[in-house]
Amino acid sequence: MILARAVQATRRYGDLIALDRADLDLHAGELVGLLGPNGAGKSTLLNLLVGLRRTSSGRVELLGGDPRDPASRRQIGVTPQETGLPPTLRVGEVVDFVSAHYPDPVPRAELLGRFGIDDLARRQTGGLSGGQKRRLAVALAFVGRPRLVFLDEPTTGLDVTARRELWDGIRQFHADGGTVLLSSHYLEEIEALAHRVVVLGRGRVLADDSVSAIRDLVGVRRVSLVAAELPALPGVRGVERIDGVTHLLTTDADQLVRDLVGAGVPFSGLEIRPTSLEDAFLAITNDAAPEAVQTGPQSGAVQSEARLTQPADV
Ligand SMILES: Nc1ncnc2c1ncn2[C@@H]1O[C@H](COP(=O)(O)OP(=O)(O)OP(=O)(O)O)[C@@H](O)[C@H]1O
Repeated sequence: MILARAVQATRRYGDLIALDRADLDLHAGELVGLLGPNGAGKSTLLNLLVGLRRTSSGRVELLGGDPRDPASRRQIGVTPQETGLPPTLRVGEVVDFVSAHYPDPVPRAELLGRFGIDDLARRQTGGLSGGQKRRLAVALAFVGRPRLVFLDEPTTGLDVTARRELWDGIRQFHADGGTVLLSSHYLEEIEALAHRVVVLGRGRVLADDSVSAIRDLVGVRRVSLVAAELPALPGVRGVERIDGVTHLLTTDADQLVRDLVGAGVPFSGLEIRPTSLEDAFLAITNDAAPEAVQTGPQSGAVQSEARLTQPADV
């Protein structure tokens, strides 16, 4: 059963295309990570799905209806990227206030306990640390026993312990049958929580796959060198030649260098660049000129990805 869906969802802000024909199906019981660098369109997609923004073209569905319909929204929980909490209210009062909007809210102590903040119930929110506020904001998404929860970078600003406590709360909700879509910059976070990951870059869905498949893609290294001619080398997943420099994309740079030396190929200027998640996806997409991103076919990203999986043709 599909609980949330985007079909060719596009959102423009003036000339800027924040989201470019994004497709996404979120099934009941899934915990899906939305991953991408700054400005990739993660918040935009979440905001469309929860009815905070409208699509410029394409469509979104929430629980089979319009996300702007209050009946659909009552069944979801949301933690936006930034939350304002009334500074003079105590944590317990904020929970009670939000609880009052739902027919069968999670009891206050249970909710706060789940997210490791039960000792804060009597504190005014204005005096909480950034991390404590963040945990409260995330906990509030769960108060109405939602079917589906949307979390926009839930653990930003949290220390390691707080992050793990929050992950436990999210996992428990999922283990009880809840559905989650959460955005993150951190591959580690997605790996810890999600089985499926949707990668966004420059407004496009670049990949939608299992975490392990994406990890393989992210594990790509760029080995750059200057060489007149190169033999076919095992393990090379893509080749680019730019300004006389050959860039070999591989998941095992050490082996590739051993193979190069073993083949007796003369080369110079060897560089191996480890790619962070962000680098990897920027590298995949950076051939797309900005104007192509604004008007080009969505398959551009898929082509880039396919290029990485082509066998070496050197
Ligand atoms: N209200 C707005 N007005 C104008 N541009 C916007 C607005 N909201 C988002 N954008 C732009 O749309 C693009 C996508 O932004 P979005 O916030 O969805 O990215 P993101 O992936 O969530 O980024 P981050 O990881 O930095 O939060 C960005 O270029 C951003 O500047």
